[in-house]
Amino acid sequence: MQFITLNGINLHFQVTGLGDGKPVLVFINSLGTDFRIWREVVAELADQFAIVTYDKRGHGLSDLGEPPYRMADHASDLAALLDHLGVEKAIICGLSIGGQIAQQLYADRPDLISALIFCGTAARIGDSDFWHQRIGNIEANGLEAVADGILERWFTPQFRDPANVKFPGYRTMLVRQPVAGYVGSCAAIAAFDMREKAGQIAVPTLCVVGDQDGATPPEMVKDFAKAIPGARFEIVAGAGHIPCVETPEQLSGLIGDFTAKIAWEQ
Ligand SMILES: O=C(O)CC1=CCC(=O)O1
Repeated sequence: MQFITLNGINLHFQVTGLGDGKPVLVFINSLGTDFRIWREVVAELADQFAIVTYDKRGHGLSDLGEPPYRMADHASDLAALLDHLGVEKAIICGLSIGGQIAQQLYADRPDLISALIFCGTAARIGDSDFWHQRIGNIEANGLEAVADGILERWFTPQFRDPANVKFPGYRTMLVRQPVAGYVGSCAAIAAFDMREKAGQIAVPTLCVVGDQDGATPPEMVKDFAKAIPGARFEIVAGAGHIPCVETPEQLSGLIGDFTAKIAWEQ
């Protein structure tokens, strides 16, 4: 477990295998989660990659900074972390808002990126009204009030079975995020629209989505993939919005297969 202050924010991060000469893979977490969502994927891929995970500002053990955030704030934190670690190029994998942070990083610091993996994300998710309603509701009533609806989009009914001990654990992860950090990131999503720029992505790209994703449904992610030249599109069976938790072996397999073709370029 490591911490570093960058951009005036104390960031919580973890690295494995850096300096071993392996290609670097970076994971960016989604709204209302911290980097532990990648734990099983990291375990699957640690032999092949040096891996960086971190808690974006306002989430997990990273500082709040000054919400509301812009997507550029999130991307700047990641760029500063990679610069600090001496990572010159990496495969960037982002889930949901994490995928939007990856898009912003590609716009701002393309030198850092050799390939992109977009998981349950798009150039635009919802509209401004949708996000500002969510912000108002959470500011008034807290994350507890919206948690069950969010979890229905995150996970399949099978995962939400009361007998599955992981489910209440991830519910706890969601409701313990700081409200100001959560809604600060909602504001970044509300303002984010890269639809005009998706066609300019010029690195190998994989778009992947759970077949039961209730937040960014397969059709939305497929349309995003179509807008990116040469992007590969894959659907993971048996997963909602967070395949890294629900189907880590499948997701890791897709990442391994995709990166096998491009890792040598780094
Ligand atoms: O929380 C949700 O509803 C799903 C989601 C949208 C953006 C993100 O990062 O997660």
